[in-house]
Amino acid sequence: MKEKNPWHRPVTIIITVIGVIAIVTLVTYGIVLDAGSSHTSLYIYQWPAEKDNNTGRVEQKHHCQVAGKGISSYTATPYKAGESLISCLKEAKENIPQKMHPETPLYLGATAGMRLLKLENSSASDEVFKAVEKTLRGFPFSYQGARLLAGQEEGAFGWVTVNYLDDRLTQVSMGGFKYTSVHGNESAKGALDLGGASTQISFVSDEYNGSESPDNAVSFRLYGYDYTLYTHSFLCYGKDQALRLALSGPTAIMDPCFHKGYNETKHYAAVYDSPCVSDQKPQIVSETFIHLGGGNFTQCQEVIKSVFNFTSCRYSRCSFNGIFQPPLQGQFGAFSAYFFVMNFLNLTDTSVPLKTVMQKLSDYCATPWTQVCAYFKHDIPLKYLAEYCFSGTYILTLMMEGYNFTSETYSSIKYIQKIKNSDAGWTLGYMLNLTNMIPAEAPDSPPLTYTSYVSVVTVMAILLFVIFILILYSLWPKCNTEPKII
Ligand SMILES: O=P(O)(O)OP(=O)(O)OP(=O)(O)OC[C@H]1O[C@@H](n2cnc3c(O)ncnc32)[C@H](O)[C@@H]1O
Ligand SMILES: [Ca+2]
Repeated sequence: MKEKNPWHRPVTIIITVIGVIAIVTLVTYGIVLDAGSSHTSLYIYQWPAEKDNNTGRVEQKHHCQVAGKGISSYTATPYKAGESLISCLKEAKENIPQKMHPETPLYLGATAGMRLLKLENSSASDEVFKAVEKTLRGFPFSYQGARLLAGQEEGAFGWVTVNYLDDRLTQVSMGGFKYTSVHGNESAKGALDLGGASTQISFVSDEYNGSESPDNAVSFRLYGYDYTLYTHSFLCYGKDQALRLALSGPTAIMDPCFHKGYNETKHYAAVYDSPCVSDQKPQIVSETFIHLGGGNFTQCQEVIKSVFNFTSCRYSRCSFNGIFQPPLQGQFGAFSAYFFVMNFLNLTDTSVPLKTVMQKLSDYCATPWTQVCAYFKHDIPLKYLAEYCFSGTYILTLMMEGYNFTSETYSSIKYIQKIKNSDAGWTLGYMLNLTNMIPAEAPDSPPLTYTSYVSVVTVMAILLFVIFILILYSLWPKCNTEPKII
């Protein structure tokens, strides 16, 4: 007779337990491509697969920056817009288990660069979208569409991302009691996004219910709470387009927003080849101009102020260009170029008085170009380096003059890049919305983070395993040590 392997049963049990862990820790993925005006980024998000109604905590798993410029720059060769995405999509294939590919949703959202291209040449924008779609469909993911985001969507989804990652949206309900005290308008954080071609401001205000200027209102119900968000996207006021606006003003011999000693010959097309400024193109024969730096912060502020129009407002109050804005309320998270620029300038600490911030920026602007170049040229692309004085001044002017922050409310702004390892931006909010990951009503329990979820499951599995072994041990045939009485 074949002898029974005494290890057979425990091995089966271990395999079963590991199998159970593997099944319950399954992860779901989602991919969003952010086709911005200056570049495209691919984000992979992950969340526990088991959660009811897909409401588990979403985290950013991977980020890939597409090489080259944004898709709107490929008008002459649209197929290259599609090709440019291939290497990041290949990275996505490597970062997501193969068997999950067919059920991984893949989205692409284009922002201000494509908005401008559509205004300028709508058939060219269609061609770019076609090329991009062809590439995306060639990958084994579940393609959900490539589309142009409206400015309101871009602003609102950025707000959702910031508040979701900051845990400001969830409403805890336990044993029938809902703990609402820290939720709602008082705790929501405003979102400030500065892109290359547009800029968004989004916040909730007790004084705004959407009746004045309804175009600026976005309403939603999240976790059992109603929000009416004020949001506005200023096309042409991202930092690249704002620089064109500033350069296209009354021709100055010295540009105060560039360092003294900066001296570059530039093509007029590099300034005027955009619908934001095309009507201001000067009637001159020459194709180039010399861009000279003057390095003067105060004068730079004046030039930048001239790109905002404060003369007319048909509402109770406005930010600029006749756009309604309710009174600012609460904390604000400022991301994308707000962070890149202020981080380089070492000015992200908003507890520093605004006067000091301005003085530091003024000192930086007054630093000669040769000195700035000698110090940073190995670490920072020259284009960015040349523009930090302009960009920093633009950021402060936009906030203080444009949005009406004051030296008192400046400290309510936090410059942020990431929250809990996920980038601040519209992509996460966009995916949460399209996958119905934020329920309208409050869940019964607060969602766990993926890490805590895995930890809980692992501890439970180990506990089960130990109990199982103990039971097994108690049932195992033992040698009877008692002397047998025959
Ligand atoms: O939202 P839109 O307007 O479509 O533009 P985008 O999505 O491409 O814009 P980003 O937030 O990626 O970047 C904003 C701007 O910051 C620039 N930028 C990126 N990294 C930077 C850095 O390290 N230092 C300075 N500027 C940077 C970039 O070229 C853009 O002009
Ligand atoms: Ca952007």
